[in-house]
Amino acid sequence: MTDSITASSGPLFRRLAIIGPGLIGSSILRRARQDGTIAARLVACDISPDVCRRVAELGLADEVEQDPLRAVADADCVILCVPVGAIAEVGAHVLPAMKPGAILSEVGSTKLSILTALAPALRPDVPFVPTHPMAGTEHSGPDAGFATLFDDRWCLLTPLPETPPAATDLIVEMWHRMGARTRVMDPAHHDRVCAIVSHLPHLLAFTICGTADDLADETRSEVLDFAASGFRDFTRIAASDPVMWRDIFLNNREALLEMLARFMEDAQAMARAIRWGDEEFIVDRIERGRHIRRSLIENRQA
Ligand SMILES: NC(=O)c1ccc[n+]([C@@H]2O[C@H](COP(=O)([O-])OP(=O)(O)OC[C@H]3O[C@@H](n4cnc5c(N)ncnc54)[C@H](O)[C@@H]3O)[C@@H](O)[C@H]2O)c1
Ligand SMILES: O=C(O)C(=O)C[C@]1(C(=O)O)C=C[C@@H](O)C=C1
Repeated sequence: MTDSITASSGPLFRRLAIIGPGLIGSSILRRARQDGTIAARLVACDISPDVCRRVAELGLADEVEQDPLRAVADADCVILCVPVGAIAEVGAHVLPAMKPGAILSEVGSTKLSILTALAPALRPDVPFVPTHPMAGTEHSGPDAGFATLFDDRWCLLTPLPETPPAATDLIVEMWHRMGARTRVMDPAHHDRVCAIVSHLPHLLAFTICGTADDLADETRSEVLDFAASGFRDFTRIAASDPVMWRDIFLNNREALLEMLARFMEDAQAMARAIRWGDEEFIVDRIERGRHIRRSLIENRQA
């Protein structure tokens, strides 16, 4: 399948429909528009009339539809780019309107709960290929997207055992044309990996900002005025969209709570080392952090 994709010079899809053209969906549209080999025709659909209007103003799609059933009707690929908590509902709504052989995909930040919720609505003649581009910013909405968002980033794919390999290959090829690297993995593994590398860091950022803010209130002091770059790095992450992160936390509950428990044990160990002046332990932990940062920079991931 991959060979035949490479050999053909035409676009991968005749009609690609993006449901939810916010940060991620509008970045897909922008890249597809720029690239020219991903889709011949781009369709965008959003529940919000303001978003639809803005997508039309920005010229991000050939057609902007508010009715999802019309948006997907003749599409050969539909990508759900809505918040995690809405993916299964929107998927179940549009699936009956999709044409046989078209591919359904999504970009949600969690996988297991979406699969469970969507499973009863899946159709054997509409392959389902869940994906998760490991790229983003703290901004949302159609103005926040950009065509290079996925360059050199990972996109994780969690196809079902029954997903035809040809459908997965097509979506893999689409992400390569988006500039991303791809990895296929099991959905449970995906959720554990993302709990530690993405969901827990966001939880910590939201929490530390709240703690600092409470302290400022309690002492009526200007702690936040003196925030230098260390704290500022946390505030960038903490500026992320509340609906998106509420949905992620609640949909990856088990894995996130497991990683949080491990983190709290490790933080306790650090507290103990500080209390007892265990220099070796403290230095060892800091060196591990430095090492991770350096290897990310070497691999051009930071
Ligand atoms: N932001 C990131 O860093 C990032 C990275 C990778 C994956 N994701 C995932 O991608 C998805 C979209 O995230 P985003 O950051 O682009 O969000 P966003 O808020 O920028 O865009 C989401 C869009 O979906 C629309 N929407 C909501 N409910 C809808 C519905 N029922 N029908 C149609 N449209 C609906 C909203 O109006 C909005 O325009 C989420 O599932 C998120 O977990 C986000
Ligand atoms: O860079 C950021 O601001 C992000 O939050 C992007 C980020 C991440 O945690 O890395 C956030 C959620 C997604 O599911 C994938 C990527």
